[in-house]
Amino acid sequence: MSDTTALSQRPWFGALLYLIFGVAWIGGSDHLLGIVVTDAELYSQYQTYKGWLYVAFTAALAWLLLWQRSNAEMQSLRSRQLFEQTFELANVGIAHVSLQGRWLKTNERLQQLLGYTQYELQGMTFAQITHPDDLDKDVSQLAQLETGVRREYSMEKRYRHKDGHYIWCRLGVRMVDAPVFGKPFYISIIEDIHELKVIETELRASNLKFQALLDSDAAISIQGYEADGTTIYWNRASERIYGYSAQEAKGQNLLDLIIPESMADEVKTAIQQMLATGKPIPSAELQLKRKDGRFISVFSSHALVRLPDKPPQMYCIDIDLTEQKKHEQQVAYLAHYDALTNLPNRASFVQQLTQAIERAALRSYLIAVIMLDIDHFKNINDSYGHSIGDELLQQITQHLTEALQPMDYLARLGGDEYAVLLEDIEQAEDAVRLADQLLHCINRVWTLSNGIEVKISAGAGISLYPLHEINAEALLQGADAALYKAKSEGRNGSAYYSDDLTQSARERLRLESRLRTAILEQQLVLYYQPQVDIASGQIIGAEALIRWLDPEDGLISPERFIPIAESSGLIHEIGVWVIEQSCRQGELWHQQGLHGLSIAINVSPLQFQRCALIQQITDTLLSTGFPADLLELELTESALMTQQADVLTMLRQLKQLGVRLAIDDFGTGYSSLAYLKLFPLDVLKIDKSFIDQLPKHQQDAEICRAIVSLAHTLGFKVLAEGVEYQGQRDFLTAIGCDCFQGYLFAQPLTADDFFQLALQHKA
Ligand SMILES: Nc1nc2c(ncn2[C@@H]2O[C@H](COP(=O)(O)O[C@H]3[C@@H](O)[C@H](n4cnc5c(=O)[nH]c(N)nc54)O[C@@H]3COP(=O)(O)O)[C@@H](O)[C@H]2O)c(=O)[nH]1
Repeated sequence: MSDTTALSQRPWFGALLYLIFGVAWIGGSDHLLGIVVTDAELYSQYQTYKGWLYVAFTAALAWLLLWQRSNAEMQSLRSRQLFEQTFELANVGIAHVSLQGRWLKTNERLQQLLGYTQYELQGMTFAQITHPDDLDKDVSQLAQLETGVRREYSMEKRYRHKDGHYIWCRLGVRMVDAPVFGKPFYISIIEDIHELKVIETELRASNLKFQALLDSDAAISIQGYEADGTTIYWNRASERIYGYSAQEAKGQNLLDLIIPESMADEVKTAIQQMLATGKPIPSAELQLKRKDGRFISVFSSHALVRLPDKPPQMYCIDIDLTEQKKHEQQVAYLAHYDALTNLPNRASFVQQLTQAIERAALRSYLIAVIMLDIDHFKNINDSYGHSIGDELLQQITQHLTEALQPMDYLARLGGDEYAVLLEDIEQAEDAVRLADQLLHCINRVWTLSNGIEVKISAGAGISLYPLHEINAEALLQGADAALYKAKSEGRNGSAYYSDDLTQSARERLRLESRLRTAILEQQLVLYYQPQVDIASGQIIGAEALIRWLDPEDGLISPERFIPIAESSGLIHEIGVWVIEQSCRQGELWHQQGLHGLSIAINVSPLQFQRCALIQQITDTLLSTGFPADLLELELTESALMTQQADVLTMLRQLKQLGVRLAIDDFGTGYSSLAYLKLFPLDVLKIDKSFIDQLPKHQQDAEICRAIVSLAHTLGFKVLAEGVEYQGQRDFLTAIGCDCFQGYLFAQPLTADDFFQLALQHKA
C-alpha cells in the first residue's frame, strides 16, 4: 500500500517501470518464444496468445493501479472530511498559526470565542489580541518551540474579544514541521476557561476575604481538628490567645494543647458524641490552657464539617473573654469601690457594717461608725478646680489609711465624706479617741503638687452599735446626725449620736490626759489595807491599793481611773510602778521590824497579756530584796480565763519564782471549778458581795461555807474581803475561813499609818 501510494505519488516512476517492463516483455518474450517455438504457425499463434496475456496483465495492472488510486483518494477525502469535521465541530478553538504569529486557519469555535470571522482573523496576529500582561510569556515560549528547545507548551492567557472584553483561555501550542502551508506552522488549541477562571478568582477572593476575616479579629480563635483531635488549622488569633504558633500547634492533639487535664475526659466524650450524632457540642464559657500554663476564659462554639470523600473535621471558635472579664471586674470594682481613692464606697461600707453587726450580735461587743466630713470642701473645688480637689482627697485618703489599723474599715461615702468602721471596741470613748486622731490628721495645711497650700478642717460624728442603733443604715444616719450636730455647734471636733455619751466620753478622755500627767507628776500613791488572821487577829499582810491624789479634785478612786488606765494602755506603766513600790515598801517594813508581812498586789488582766510581767517581777524582787514568797499577786477570774495556755505558763513561771497567787473577787466571775484544779493557786478571796449580808443571808452563808470547804480540799487558804461587822467575822471564823480584810479591822491606810497599826498589833 505504501508502495502503491509511493507510485501514485510519483506517476513518472510508474510510467518508467511500465516502459521498462513493456520493452523487456516484448523483446524478451519474442526472443524466448523464437527459441522455444520453431514452428512459424505455432509461433504466430503463441504470439497472439502472448499479446492477449500482455493485454490482460496490463489491464489487471491498470485496474489495480486505478483501484488503488481511487481507494487512496476516497480515503484522503474521508480523512480530510473527518479532519474538517473534527476541526470545525471541536468544542475547543483550534487554529493554525504561522511562525510569525498570523492566524492561518481557525475553527468556528475559536471564531465564536473571539468574535471574529475567519477572514478577519487571517488578517491579524495572535499578539494583537493577547492581553499585554500575558504576551511576553506567550512569545517567549513560542520562541522556545521555534528553536527546538521544547516541542509544545501550554499556558493560561487572556484574548481580547472583538467587543473589547478579555476572555480567559487555556492555550496549548505545538509546532508542526510538515509544511502544509509551505512552511512549518503552529497548531494552537484554545480552550475557553473564562467561567472557571472567574469562579476561581472569586473563590480565591472569597478565600482571601474569609482568611482576612478569620485573622482580622484578634479575639476570635478558630482551630480545626481531625476527628482524633489532631490540629489542622490554627488562625492568627489562636496564636495570640493560646501562645502556640500555627507551626507548633499543627499536628499536635487538641487535648495536649489547650485542654486542662481536669477537662480531658469530658472533652473526649463530647467529641465522640458530636461525631456519632452530628450535633455540635453546646457553646459554653470555658477555662482553657495557654502554652505558658496560664488559664484563659473563652466562649467556645463548635462545628462539625463533613467534606465529600473526607473524614469529618471539627472546628472550634473561641472568643477571648479576657477583656470582657476585665471589664466585668472593673464594673464590679466600680460598684463597690470609689475610683478616685480606691476606697470602698457607701454600698460596700453598708455591707461590711451589716456583717460586722451580725458578728457583734453573736459575740456581744461594741461597734462604732465614725463619719468624717471636710469643712467647706466646695470652696477648694471652686477656687482651685476639681483636679486640685481630687488630689487633696487622695492625699487625705492616704493619711487616713496610715492612721488606721489594718482591721479598721475606711470608706469614701461620696464627695468629701468618709466613714470608718471600728469593730470590737472596748468602750465608747475609744471611738472618740480615734475620731479625734483622724481629725487631727486632717486639720492641717496640705501642700499640693502645684505648690498650692490649703488649710482644711473637718468634723466627725459617731454612732455606736448597740447603744445607739442596731442596723447599718440607722447607724450611718446616726453618725451623720452627730456630724451635723458637731459642725452646727462649731465644735471643730467629734460628737456622739447621743449627747450623754459625748459628755462621758469627753470626760473620760480628759481624765486619761490628766492621768498621764499624774503619773509624770507622781500623784499616784499606794494605800495598804491590813489582812488579818481570823483566829489570832494578827496582821499577816497588806493589800496594796492605789490612790490618785489629784491637786484639784483630791482623792480619785481607782474604780474611776483603773478602767481608763486599762483602755489607754497606761495600766502597764502603772502596774510596774505598783509592783516596785509595794516590794520596796514591804522590804522597808521588814527592815523596820515587821517580819514576814506579805504584800498582795492587784494585777490587771491586761498586764497578764504581756510576757514582760515575769521579767519585771523578777527584776523587782532582785532589786528590792523583797522575798518572793511574801509577794502575792491577786488575779481576777477573767484574767485566768483568757488565753488559758499562756496564762498557765506564766502562772507556773511565777510559782517557780516563789510568788504566791490569789484569786480576787472569787464567785463573781466564771467560777469554773476546773481552773481551780488547773492553776497553781494559793489563796481564794471571797468577794465582798457574798460577805455583805452574812450571816443572815442563807444562800450567801452557804456559798461562803462551800467556798471555804472547796478551797481547803484543794489546799488553798481563804480570805474574806469587805468584812465590816463582828457578826460577819464570827460567822467566817465558825466556817473555818483563814483570814479577812475590811473596815472592821481597818480601811486602806497610808504606808506610815499601816506601819503604826502593825507595830501596835505586834506589841
Ligand atoms: N490593777 C489594779 N487595781 C487596783 C489597784 N488598786 C486598787 N485596785 C482595784 O481598784 C478597785 C477599787 O479599789 P479600792 O477603791 O481601793 O477598793 C478596795 C478597798 O478599799 C475596798 N474595801 C476593802 N475593805 C472594804 C470594806 O470593808 N468595805 C468596803 N465598802 N470596801 C472595802 O475593796 C477594794 C479591794 O478590792 P479587791 O482588790 O477586790 O480586794 C478594786 O477592784 C481594786 O482591785 C492596783 O494597784 N492595781
